[in-house]
Parts: sequence; structure tokens; C-alpha cells
Amino acid sequence: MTPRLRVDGLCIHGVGPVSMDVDAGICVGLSGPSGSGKTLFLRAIADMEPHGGAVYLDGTEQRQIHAPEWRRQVALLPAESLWWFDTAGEHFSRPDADRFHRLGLDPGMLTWPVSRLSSGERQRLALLRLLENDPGLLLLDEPTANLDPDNTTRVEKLVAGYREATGAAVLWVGHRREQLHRVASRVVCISGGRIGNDGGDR
Ligand SMILES: Nc1ncnc2c1ncn2[C@@H]1O[C@H](COP(=O)(O)OP(=O)(O)OP(=O)(O)O)[C@@H](O)[C@H]1O
Repeated sequence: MTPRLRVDGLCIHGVGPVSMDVDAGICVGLSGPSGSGKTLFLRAIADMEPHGGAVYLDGTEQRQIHAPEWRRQVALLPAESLWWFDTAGEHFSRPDADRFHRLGLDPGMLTWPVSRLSSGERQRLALLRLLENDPGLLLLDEPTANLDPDNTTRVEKLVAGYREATGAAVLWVGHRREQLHRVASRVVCISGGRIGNDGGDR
């Protein structure tokens, strides 16, 4: 079976070569010390940083797909989301009220200026914005870093539900190992430019 994601000899700024496969519907956790290159690795997969090696989505190489289209299918949730319009709602084309409620958000906040949103509200809205494109691969960079335990659980459940319903693969970067082992079916660690098994496969 062709993996959803294939990373083949990826090298970027002293990280790598890294190779890994992630099958459709699988979440892989990615840990590692601060500055070890986790964000760089996600940005390379999202075609946002020049890099060596090759990345494939369902067998199609990154270089064969126009970058904006690649980024619709390979969705990166950065640790700090970017907003370019005045209100949150202008960033959405078809807000899904059910998903808002599942993340503890009121769709009414779509009329608010982005500057009024808390960091945790922005983080959850950025996730909902990404899901509008029905991506086949989610790259989540510390997606619950600004959230309390209840909202962390909500995000974990929404991502698992999306993955199970659509077959999307997920790479989840985080510093809390117990969370990574909860949300992912395997956890790998980047350290010293290398990627290795963090144990805890199940
Ligand atoms: N464009 C670049 N050119 C050279 N080095 C870079 C570039 N971007 C980031 N780096 C360096 O690469 C290293 C890895 O950064 P990265 O943001 O990927 O770390 P991280 O593992 O995500 O860290 P954290 O857990 O603190 O978020 C850092 O030392 C950073 O300064």
C-alpha cells in the first residue's frame, strides 16, 4: 500500500537525512528538545522551506504539485497562527458550526476583530480554518500549547475524529510525552539532527 506520507532522505539546516512513512489514518507523535528541528521538519514537508530529499503524498512528489495546492492538501498548523484580515470570519469560507461547538467556540466570534481573540481561541480557530480544505495530511505544531485541559481534550478528540472519518494522516509535534503517546500510534524523537523511535509504539 502506498503510504499517505513518505519522507525520503529529507535534509534541512543540519537535520537529517530523515526518512519515514505515515499511513492514511495514522497519527505519529514527534518530540525532541527545543531547537532540535521539529518545526523545520514540518515546514519542509509543507513545502515552506527549501530542503534536500523528497516528500511524497499518496505517491506524488511534492515537486510535482504547485505549492499552494500542496499546502491545501498538506496542512500546517503553526505554533503561532497568522491572521491577515480584520475579523476571524473573513478567513473562513464555510464555517462548520458543529466543529465550533465541539471545540467549545461560539461561531458568533467570527465577527470579532482578530485582536480580541485569546491565544487559545486563535489556536483553535486556526485548526478549524485548516480543516475547511479537507487536507489529507495534518502537520500540527504544538496544537494545544495555549489550551487548558478541557480544551486540550476537545482538540485531541476533534483531530482523532477527523483522522478516523477522512483517513487523514497526522504528524503531531509536542513536548508532553504522555499526550503524544495518547494521541499517536507511534512516537518518534528528533535529536542531534537524527530521528529515532521514542518507544511507546502500540
Ligand atoms: N531558516 C533557517 N536557517 C538556519 N537555521 C534555522 C532556520 N530556521 C530555523 N533554524 C534553526 O534550526 C533550529 C531548529 O529550529 P526549530 O524551530 O525547528 O526547532 P524546534 O525543535 O521546533 O524547537 P521548539 O521546540 O523550541 O519549538 C534552531 O536552532 C533554529 O534557529
